[in-house]
Amino acid sequence: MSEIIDDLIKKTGTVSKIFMDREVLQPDYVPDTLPHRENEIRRLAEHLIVVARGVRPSNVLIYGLTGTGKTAVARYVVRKIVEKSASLGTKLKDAYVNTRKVDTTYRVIAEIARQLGLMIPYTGLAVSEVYRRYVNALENWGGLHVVILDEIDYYVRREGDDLLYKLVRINEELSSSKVVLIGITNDINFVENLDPRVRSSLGEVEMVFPPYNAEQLYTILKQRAEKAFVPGAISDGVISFCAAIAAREHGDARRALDLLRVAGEIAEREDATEVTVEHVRKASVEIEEGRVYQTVSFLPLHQKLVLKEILEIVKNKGSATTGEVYLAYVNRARELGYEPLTQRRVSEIISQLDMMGLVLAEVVNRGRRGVTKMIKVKPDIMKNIEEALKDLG
Ligand SMILES: Nc1ncnc2c1ncn2[C@@H]1O[C@H](COP(=O)(O)OP(=O)(O)OP(=O)(O)O)[C@@H](O)[C@H]1O
Repeated sequence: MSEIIDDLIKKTGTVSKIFMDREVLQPDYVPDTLPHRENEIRRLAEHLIVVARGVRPSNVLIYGLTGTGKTAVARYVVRKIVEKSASLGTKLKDAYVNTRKVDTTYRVIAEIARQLGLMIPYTGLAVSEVYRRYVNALENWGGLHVVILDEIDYYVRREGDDLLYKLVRINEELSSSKVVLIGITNDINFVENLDPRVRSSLGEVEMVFPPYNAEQLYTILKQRAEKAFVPGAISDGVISFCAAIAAREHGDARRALDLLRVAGEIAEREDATEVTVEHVRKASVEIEEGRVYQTVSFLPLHQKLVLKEILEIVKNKGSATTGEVYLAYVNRARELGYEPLTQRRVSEIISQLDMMGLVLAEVVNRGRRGVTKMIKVKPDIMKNIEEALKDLG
């Protein structure tokens, strides 16, 4: 093992030929400036600035597609205002919770309370008790708590909107302190489905973030690349190639940054001194493979079973119909000792797998025999799907 490491160090050196500071390309890095979000920053700041004087503004709901800078802008503006309020002597604190990662109601409310300074055990209390302690602590403190709840659509789908309902009404229980909520979501439909009272209170102010175009992504990448790469290790042409690929796939800055980072890592692995367009192409394939693997690994059991049967049939005869998939799925589920889902549910699962880009389901009319779906799997992702389904046997 140590020879392998020695050999690698000898080959690549301890100083990277490609990266000067790779942290700058990590997803949680927050840059000092956020180009092309000046309007959104100004609007949010203008709305929130009253908190620096201790006045509670209305709650805000931010939505827009993934990687459009929602989290970065919200955290940036709140951080700046908290810094400002310290010099003005206003009592202001903030909390940030990604409710996709911090997943249960207990953990979300405990995390908010902890960021106010409370000690909350990781388990063992009732949710209502944690909530009560949070309210008491707020009351004793007498300030403004700005709470950013990120990816709330994931949370609400899993846990319902009880906690949001409580939080949007929390100010009715408080006299000396106030809470301001900033909710963030990728899913516009989710907003439509919220309890109307939660929606009207959380979305007192709504902001929509548009996707970036190729030119905007270029500026964002260029700004990061200047800090991240050794001078001369990446050209403007390669950066604009990354921007063009990411813009084609709905203008997601996270995806564009990932592409740049992974391209740099591939160049480094190949012991190159410069990142090329070819490295970006390879990075794009590597990221897609990783995405497929991750998506499949996290599917619930029955979705995995359905996907497995689709794969088997497609491998044998090129495509599968809904009926064939259902029969094969029922047999497999019974064989493994599970109660099979209904045909309707399996059809829904097939549509979901299609939406996730794991299968291609095309409706075909078979004349008197009615319509069915012709399901295929893109050959370049088959191997990854199979790999991720290995635990099914
Ligand atoms: N205008 C910008 N300038 C510089 N970096 C940006 C900009 N917009 C986004 N980014 C970067 O892109 C990445 C994704 O941004 P962010 O997390 O804010 O997106 P998001 O809209 O919240 O996405 P999601 O909904 O998937 O969380 C982050 O690394 C962020 O720093």
